Amino acid sequence: MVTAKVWVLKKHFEGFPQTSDFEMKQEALANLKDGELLLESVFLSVDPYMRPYSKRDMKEGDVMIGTQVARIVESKNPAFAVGAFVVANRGWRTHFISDGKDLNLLPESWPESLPRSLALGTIGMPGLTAYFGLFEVCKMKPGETVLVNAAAGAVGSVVGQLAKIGGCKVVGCAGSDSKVAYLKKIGFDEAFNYKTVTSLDETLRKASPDGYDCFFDNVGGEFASIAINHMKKYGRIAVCGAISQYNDTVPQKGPYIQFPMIFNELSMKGFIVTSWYNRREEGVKALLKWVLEGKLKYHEQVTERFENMPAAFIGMLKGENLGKAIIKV
Ligand SMILES: NC(=O)C1=CN([C@@H]2O[C@H](COP(=O)(O)OP(=O)(O)OC[C@H]3O[C@@H](n4cnc5c(N)ncnc54)[C@H](OP(=O)(O)O)[C@@H]3O)[C@@H](O)[C@H]2O)C=CC1
Ligand SMILES: CCCCC/C=C\CC(=O)/C=C/C=C/C=C/[C@@H](O)CCCC(=O)O
Repeated sequence: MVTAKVWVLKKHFEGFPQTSDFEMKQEALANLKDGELLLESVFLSVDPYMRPYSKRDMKEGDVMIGTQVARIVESKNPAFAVGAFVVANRGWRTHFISDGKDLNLLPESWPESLPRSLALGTIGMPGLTAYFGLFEVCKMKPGETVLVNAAAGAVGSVVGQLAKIGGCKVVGCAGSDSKVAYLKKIGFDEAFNYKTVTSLDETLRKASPDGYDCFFDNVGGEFASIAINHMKKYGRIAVCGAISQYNDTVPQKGPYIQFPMIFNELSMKGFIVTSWYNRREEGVKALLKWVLEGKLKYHEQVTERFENMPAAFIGMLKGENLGKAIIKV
């Protein structure tokens, strides 16, 4: 019998999560029935959505939500071979049983040389968020100017590079000078540290005096309220996330945004990547191709050991990651 280690939400977060909000438990797994598979997590993801979703979807004592790349270690299901790798959405756990219906096999064309952890980042949910957010929500066109915040992160770093591949000018921001240097290295036309600029308004104007056609907003809050005033006529805003607000104990009061929305007849659309999961294969295929062609660079912030998941999650929320935050079990 296999015993899984799991991380449960011991106490709902108040402000920034604390390691004391989590508790690691052991879970004895039953023997497989016909049609079932036993899998071991090889890589696990920590993502910002877990913070707001934990409040909305979880109760104390639940296993933390999340995805993993897992390897099939035992199979009583002829459709899945031992040794194959999948993406699963089974939370913060080292082992689990599945009937195969909730598993996404990694593409057969996945080369051995490519880290399988990318299926949780650049060639996974964050990369797909960038792909569909840019092409379907922003409807980016060649020659346009794209603004993206949290640009050195899992989603933002893909947004900027896809926009360059799509023939756009790209402006990005991040919270450290080393991240800004990384943005310039991966092709951003303009990049700045939003924590150290004296005036965000002036910085946005200087980076693109004519304004922005597309704003891929990962952050929300005051940044978004200022950026919206720099949109061009008929500009489009993809409201991807609001990480500046996830850990607030008191809701922020943002400035009035209806004027630029109305006067510039802006389109502003919130979206969730899973709305395009019927086209997941198309996105994964495109992202994999660009990575293999060297057009889409990636960086992973890898934390070793399952025991360090809470620290990795908290660190990501505090901006300690460059690129996708990953735990290597
Ligand atoms: N709508 C959807 O379907 C999806 C939405 N998202 C959203 O996209 C955004 C980015 O996610 P992801 O790329 O996975 O995360 P990242 O890898 O970018 O990690 C989060 C980053 O957010 C930045 N950040 C944290 N707090 C603040 C703050 N107060 N103000 C500004 N920036 C902050 C930090 O970078 P920095 O150094 O720049 O401060 C941190 O590294 C999140 O809002 C997330 O919720 C993600 C996936 C799907
Ligand atoms: C202040 C409130 C903000 C609400 C918006 C919160 C978060 C936006 C966001 O980050 C959404 C992310 C959604 C990700 C979905 C992932 C899972 O469904 C797992 C995907 C499954 C898979 O990859 O197979």
